[in-house]
Amino acid sequence: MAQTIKYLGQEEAQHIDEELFSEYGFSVDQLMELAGLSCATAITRAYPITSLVKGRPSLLVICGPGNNGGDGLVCARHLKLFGYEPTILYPKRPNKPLFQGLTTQCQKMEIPFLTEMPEAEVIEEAYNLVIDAIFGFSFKGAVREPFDSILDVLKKTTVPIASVDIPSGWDVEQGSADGLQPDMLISLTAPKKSALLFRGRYHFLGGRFVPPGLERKYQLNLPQYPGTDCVLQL
Ligand SMILES: NC(=O)C1=CN([C@@H]2O[C@H](COP(=O)(O)OP(=O)(O)OC[C@H]3O[C@@H](n4cnc5c(N)ncnc54)[C@H](O)[C@@H]3O)[C@@H](O)[C@H]2O)[C@@H](O)CC1
Ligand SMILES: [K+]
Repeated sequence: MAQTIKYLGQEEAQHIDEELFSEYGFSVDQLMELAGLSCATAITRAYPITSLVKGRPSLLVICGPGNNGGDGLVCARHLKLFGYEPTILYPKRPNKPLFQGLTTQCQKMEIPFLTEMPEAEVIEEAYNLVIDAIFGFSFKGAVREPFDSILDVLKKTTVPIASVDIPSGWDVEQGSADGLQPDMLISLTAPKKSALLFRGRYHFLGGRFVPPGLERKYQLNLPQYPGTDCVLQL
């Protein structure tokens, strides 16, 4: 009998992350590229260009200050290559070569960057989908500015939201009753406990890079990805 997939606690997700780098020899950029590609691919499955209601295949990608934001930058770059028209909001940029490089790559891909968060009505008029790459599994405590105001605007919009790894602002394990209610969640490596409270239409798993020893150690019970696919709908 196939066992059910494991939903990870916050510390467990962080331990797996550390082990991928320390024991298994991966680099952050490598896994971020695969994570971001998974997100872009999952988005093409849930929201094919032909299904979008606006005249242009416009998307707003909001990137946070950590690696979840890095996944967002990679995702935006691939979505542009897939024919979408992403625009990025990246208000807190870490002073590290990895993020500077990802930002340059997006600029060279001719993806526009906004200087401030648009009003809810502007988002509704201009974009088909918002990609939430603000916070991932290291989020803790009350949301600090400028992300507090950004999340308030997102809660007001009716444009569908696709969240990368965790709906931003949700407690990684407990979720958030009055938080964002995304239409899509792309869980990376394995879902986190809060994903049990996800009520949107599309839940995908991405990040097809887990070595068998790590999967066994944490008893992840990951489902089989079909063929060569980098995503799987849960
Ligand atoms: N091991 C994995 O599975 C992989 C994880 N990746 C991504 O990395 C993410 C985790 O990245 P990080 O550990 O960098 O952390 P996050 O991106 O989750 O967030 C950390 C950042 O948010 C800030 N922050 C935390 N709580 C806050 C609050 N209450 N208010 C305002 N700011 C707050 C921190 O200061 C830090 O800058 C995952 O969720 C996933 O998206 C991928 O890039 C690669 C593979
Ligand atoms: K997120």
